[in-house]
Amino acid sequence: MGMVSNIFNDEAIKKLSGNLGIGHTRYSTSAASEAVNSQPFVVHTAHGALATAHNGELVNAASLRRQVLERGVGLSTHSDSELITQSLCLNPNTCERDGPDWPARIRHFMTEAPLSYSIVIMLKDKIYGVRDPYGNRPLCIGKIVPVDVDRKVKVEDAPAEGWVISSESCGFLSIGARYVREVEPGEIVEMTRNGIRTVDIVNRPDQKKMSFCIFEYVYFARSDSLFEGQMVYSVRLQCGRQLARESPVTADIVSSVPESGTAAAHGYARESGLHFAEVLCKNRYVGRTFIQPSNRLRQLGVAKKFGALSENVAGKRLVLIDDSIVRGNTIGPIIKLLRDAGATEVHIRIASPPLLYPCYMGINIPTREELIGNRMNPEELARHVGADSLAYLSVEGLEEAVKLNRQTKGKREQSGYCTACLTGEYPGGVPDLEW
Ligand SMILES: O=P(O)(O)OC[C@H]1O[C@H](OP(=O)(O)OP(=O)(O)O)[C@H](O)[C@@H]1O
Ligand SMILES: NC(=O)CC[C@H](N)C(=O)O
Ligand code: SF4
Ligand SMILES: [Mg+2]
Repeated sequence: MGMVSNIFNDEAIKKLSGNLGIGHTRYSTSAASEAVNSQPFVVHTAHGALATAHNGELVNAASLRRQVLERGVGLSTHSDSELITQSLCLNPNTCERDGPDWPARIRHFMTEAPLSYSIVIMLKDKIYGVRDPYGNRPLCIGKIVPVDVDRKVKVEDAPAEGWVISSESCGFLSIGARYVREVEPGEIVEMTRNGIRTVDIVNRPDQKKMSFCIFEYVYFARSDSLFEGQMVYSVRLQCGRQLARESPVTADIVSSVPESGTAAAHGYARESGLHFAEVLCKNRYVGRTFIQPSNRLRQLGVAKKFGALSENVAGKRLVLIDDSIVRGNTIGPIIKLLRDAGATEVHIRIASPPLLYPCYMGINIPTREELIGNRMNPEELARHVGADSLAYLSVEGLEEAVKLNRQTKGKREQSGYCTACLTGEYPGGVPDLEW
């Protein structure tokens, strides 16, 4: 439990040996935030050890759970990720001649459960990387190159000392790896000591469209990560520009709610010609508020997290940008802080549309009721949080910002996005949930 650095201290790292490994930082979506649900899940099968780590959430976890239990397998948690692990261990109905056919088992699992995941599966001597057929969760490949290779040498020309696969590319450079490409929707990639290869690509059912989570661009991903050939930061900047065009304000300065709101605030400032000034000092030892597992922890997080830079804000009419309003825990206390510090007007501009529908695919917003956008329209919300005005980016504006500079050339297919939490249009249809 806790931050990666709490767990992997020097001593713990020294104990790790071997030439392959997987890891997972868990943001709980389908079972409690407790150590028992932490990943990777490791099981010992008749064919040796198998470990899996999963980013996402299985939409049909309930029916899959029933299937696994009916086959006589006991489960020790309520995690959907344990379910993936056990599904892969089940002996298939088809005959396996020379030991287990892991790609066939993975393919079978993907057909039974097409949403939503990036998975890494580790065996004794190989790792499989799997992205769901809708491409809802991100997954990309990096190449570990010798430290003395010049940055100008193209990644395809540099020798490989190893390979990495990850939901986000932001960690690659810090371990001496270079970004290679995204894993395609439905692709199964195999990594061994001989290198990396595509084993198969599993199609989506009924010609459904690719549905990459648009909220990765809005909030989830770190801003130096790359998706679809563009940096997340640049998309957020573009969202801010679009927001300035859609909802201008007469004001003295533009500022942001750090961290994820900052790129959009710079975009808003550039487009509007208003001066950007920081007004909040963020406590660097407090992590992200939204991903805390309970509302109490989320609310406490906000109080601990920010202080006002009063000399920047006193006497100013302020446009304050955040990337999103979800449950509405963050913005109210911040407005109060800034008014106490002397702001004369506070206009809230949000660089995404209101979240109105639950997500069943990896973001922990399971009910409509908890989403403040369903309880208040922008005017009511402005009054509720003490803002002079409040406006959101439009869905079209967000989609335009995402599409403006993406590089989809040479890709198997054009991108498409999941916007279900904004529009109610779920990529696989409204899921048949039992929770
Ligand atoms: O309306 P709410 O339910 O309060 O959630 C929205 C807020 O939560 C997120 O910030 P968070 O502190 O999690 O992360 P950040 O530091 O990356 O912005 C997001 O950037 C908003 O600021
Ligand atoms: N965000 C995640 O990676 C969550 C994975 C999985 N659904 C869990 O709750 O453990
Ligand atoms: S519903 Fe929203 S958060 Fe969930 S996958 Fe779709 S875009 Fe992402
Ligand atoms: Mg934030």
